[in-house]
Formats: sequence, structure tokens, C-alpha cells
Amino acid sequence: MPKNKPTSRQTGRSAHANFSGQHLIRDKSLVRRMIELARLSPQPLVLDIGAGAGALTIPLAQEGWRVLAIENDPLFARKLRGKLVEAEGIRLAEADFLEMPLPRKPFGVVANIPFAITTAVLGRLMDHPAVPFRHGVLIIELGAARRFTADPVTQARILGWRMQFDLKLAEPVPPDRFSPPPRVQCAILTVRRKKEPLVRPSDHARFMGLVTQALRVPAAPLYGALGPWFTPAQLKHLVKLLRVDRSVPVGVLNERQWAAVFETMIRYVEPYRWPKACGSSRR
Ligand SMILES: C[S@@+](CC[C@H](N)C(=O)[O-])C[C@H]1O[C@@H](n2cnc3c(N)ncnc32)[C@H](O)[C@@H]1O
Repeated sequence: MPKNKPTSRQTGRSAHANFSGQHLIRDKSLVRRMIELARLSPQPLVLDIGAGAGALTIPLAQEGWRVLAIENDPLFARKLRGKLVEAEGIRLAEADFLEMPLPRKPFGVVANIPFAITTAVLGRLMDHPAVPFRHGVLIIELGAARRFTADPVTQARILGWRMQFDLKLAEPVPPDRFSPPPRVQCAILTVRRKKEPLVRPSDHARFMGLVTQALRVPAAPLYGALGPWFTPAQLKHLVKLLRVDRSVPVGVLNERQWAAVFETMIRYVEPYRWPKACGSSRR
């Protein structure tokens, strides 16, 4: 008879390790690098989303940060609770980050997040400009980091983030820095709220309404994609302003050009023609 495998209780690891992306940092120099990047824009409060056994939580607190460690796996939460005496300034929330209320005061994020929920995590931080998220240093999949930072931006949601935040692929991180190593390459993504957003936060929902519809088919020619809202005369003005040909695919516009499209709409297009706002500008 084959021997029984040890249960997750016996190993102290969750049975849903893959789904929860429990790839713990095993390299102290990676922790130091993340802290160094976080120092570039220090925030009074830092969230460690998916704190695990505290590879980032404890050093962050030892560096003097106030840390909110969020972990939804009871086994890890228990482990981390046992370590809280090692450093002051840590609060542990045993919770699902996607469901819990977010802080109301400005905060940063330094985290090695579960890859399966990367987009949802970033969405919670950046979909609503009223969320007081200021600066992030996050380990995510290299492929995702490339997608979030690529030019041009063809996905409306990512474009929305980039109108308010600067996203940068800081550096790749090889899988052997984690235990167990993930099957994919990883990267550090830094996120910093722009001092001057490209669209006013109060206009964000209206902007999202426009780009969600206009970017439905990124390969569509600009004239056709923006045709539902702009008159031919307004489109003529727009292509001059953007310095593009009327037939370029709408998906090639960069963030600044989108800001100009939006401004033009607000200025010249009659409000009854504007696309419906998408979501809300509030959290
Ligand atoms: C990649 S590990 C990082 C652990 C630790 N920060 C480290 O770097 O060693 C991701 C962690 O997120 C936790 N996690 C997964 N989904 C979560 C969620 N929805 N809310 C909070 N934590 C979650 C997992 O249990 C796991 O401990």
C-alpha cells in the first residue's frame, strides 16, 4: 500500500498552496532591495498583502514602519502572530485582502502578493483614485509586470491605473529566490501615485466610460472607435491635436494622447453625447 502523504495540518502548509501562491521569500537581499525601493517614497503605514510567515513584515517593522500585515491563511496567521513580539508596530489582519475594508489614511504597499489574484489586488489599490494608496513595491509575475507597463496600453483598466499612477518594472527576480520556487519568472513592480494625474480623480469614472467603450477593439481605426461621440469636425480637430493619422488603430494612443482625447470630449462634445460613466470615482 502506498504510504499516505502528510496532510497540510502535519506539514503546517496550506493544502491550497498553488492556488494561494504561497511562494515565500527565502532571500534576505531581496527583502533589503524591496525596503530600499519603499524608502524612495516612505509612507506612514505600509500594507504587507499576503504576509505569510512575515519575511517582509518583520524587517519592515524593524526598520520603523507601521505595518498592517494581511494574511488569510489561518496557519500562517498563527505563525505570524507568534512572531509579533519580535518587532513593534505590526497589526495583523487575518482576512481576505479582496474583502476587507482599506485604510482611510494614506498608505503604501510592500508585498509579495499571491499571483492568482494579482489583477484583483492591483484593482483594489488603483481602480478608485479616492483609495489613499500612494506607493507600492510588489513582487508579481514577470509577464503581468510587462503587461501592466507595456506601451501602448490597450486595456482600459490598465490605462485607468496609468492615468493616476506611474508603474515601473523595476527588475526581474528569478524563481529560486522563493520557496517553493514558482514555475514562472517574477519581477518587482513599483507603483507611485502621480503628483499631477493625467485625468482629474473626479473625472475618472467618466474617463473610464469613454476608454472602456473606445478600446473594445484596440485595432479599430481611430475615426471609427471615437465616432460614436465625436462629430467629424471634432475628430478632425482631434487627429491634428494628437498628430496621428485618422486611420491609426485606437489602441496605439499613449496616456497623454488619451488625456487629450478626454479633454477634447469635455470641452467640445455636447454632454448628452458623452458615454456613460463607468463605476464611480469614489472608493
Ligand atoms: C507569495 S506568498 C508571500 C508570503 C510572504 N509575504 C513572503 O514573501 O514570504 C502570498 C501569501 O498570500 C496569502 N494569500 C493568498 N490569498 C490571499 C488573500 N486573498 N488575502 C490575504 N492573503 C492571501 C497566502 O496565504 C500567502 O501566505
